[in-house]
Amino acid sequence: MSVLAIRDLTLSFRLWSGPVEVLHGISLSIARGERVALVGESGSGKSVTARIVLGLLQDQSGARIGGRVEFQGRNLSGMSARERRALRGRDISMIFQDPTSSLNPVFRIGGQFREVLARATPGISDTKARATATGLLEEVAIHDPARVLDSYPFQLSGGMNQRVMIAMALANRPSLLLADEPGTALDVTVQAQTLDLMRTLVDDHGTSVLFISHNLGVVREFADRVYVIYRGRIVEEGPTRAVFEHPGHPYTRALMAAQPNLTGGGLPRIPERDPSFLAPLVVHGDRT
Ligand SMILES: Nc1ncnc2c1ncn2[C@@H]1O[C@H](COP(=O)(O)OP(=O)(O)OP(=O)(O)O)[C@@H](O)[C@H]1O
Repeated sequence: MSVLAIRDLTLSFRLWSGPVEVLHGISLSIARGERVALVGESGSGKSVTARIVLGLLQDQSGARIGGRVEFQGRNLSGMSARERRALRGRDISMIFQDPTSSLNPVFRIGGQFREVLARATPGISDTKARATATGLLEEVAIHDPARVLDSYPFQLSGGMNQRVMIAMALANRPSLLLADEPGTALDVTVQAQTLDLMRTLVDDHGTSVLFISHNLGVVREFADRVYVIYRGRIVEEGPTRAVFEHPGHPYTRALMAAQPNLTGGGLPRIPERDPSFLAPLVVHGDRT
């Protein structure tokens, strides 16, 4: 059974100017322990897909969601807001581009760990939470966990906060980790270290990952399988190697041609409304 199965997902926003269709029926699945990338340029619909999987858009007025999202065989749309909230941070967690956006600036790291751990173990004692957090920080190669637990995020470097965020995201051993271009807010060396660390940890724990990125170089290093999204539609999917060696869709080829080198950098604009991008979905046969 897939950890995540998305079928025909549609999303539109009701704006004062009228409805805006954002996702046009995307389908995607992730097996246990699999690392899957969703790659596409800015505005293609990657983040909204992640927000739906996290259950964050379902209750937003003005957002209309169709299709099906199943997490471990359970339909997210059939769950109450409370049930979805319970999944977040426990069974499904997320790592963001910028660690400062998800760490709370006014609480020490130790207190924030306690809160995260309490989602899976309500009423966990301070001593137990601190011992568990210490172990988790050691796992992400932080050598002085006591100091870090007693610090506020602003007292730590960006790279250190990123490690803390990875440790927190994996604290409750979630089945699914969503990673939205982790480390892009940091320098390239730290970004590479962050990705290495994340890969090692998810491998160790058999965590499935949905990795969101516009950087094909990073995707090639990290993902087992790739979905290419263009304007709310999946235009190509397949094992990473097959997609990179034989990109079948004109949009994938354009993304590759415009690829920033592995040292990062922004993605140059892709020509607007190139009619060839309306070519049909390309699926690479081997789904292993
Ligand atoms: N709350 C909202 N109301 C209206 N439109 C929205 C809302 N959230 C997202 N959108 C639109 O949905 C589209 C997809 O946005 P999304 O953030 O998923 O893109 P993305 O692929 O993640 O881009 P980026 O790489 O820049 O984060 C965009 O056109 C965006 O303007």
